[in-house]
Amino acid sequence: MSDPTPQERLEQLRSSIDNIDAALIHMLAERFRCTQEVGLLKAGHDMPPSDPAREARQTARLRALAEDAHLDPEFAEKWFNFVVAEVIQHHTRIADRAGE
Ligand SMILES: C=C(O[C@@H]1C=C(C(=O)O)C=C[C@H]1O)C(=O)O
Repeated sequence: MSDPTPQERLEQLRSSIDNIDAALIHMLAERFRCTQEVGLLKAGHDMPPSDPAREARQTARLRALAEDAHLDPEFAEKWFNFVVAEVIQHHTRIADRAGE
């Protein structure tokens, strides 16, 4: 078979990107389902919404994984911080509601 034209290759690559983006959305949804449950657990047992020590361990772990995977560790850390900021907002909201 002949090589794909640039347009065909672009379409092949975009099709893979579509699959990857869909997987990321599903994985994020699953992660937020877990963190919502963590938020309820914390609110019910007087635990603070954030855990900086856990975040530091996770940041180090993700940076190492990113390096192994040839992904920019700075980007991996930025992504993690972005997600955690949202999670902590959710936890704070859950705790406020539980305390009302
Ligand atoms: C989910 C938790 O709550 C917060 C959110 C984290 C995360 O999204 O990875 C990590 C630590 C906490 O600041 C947790 O304590 O495990």
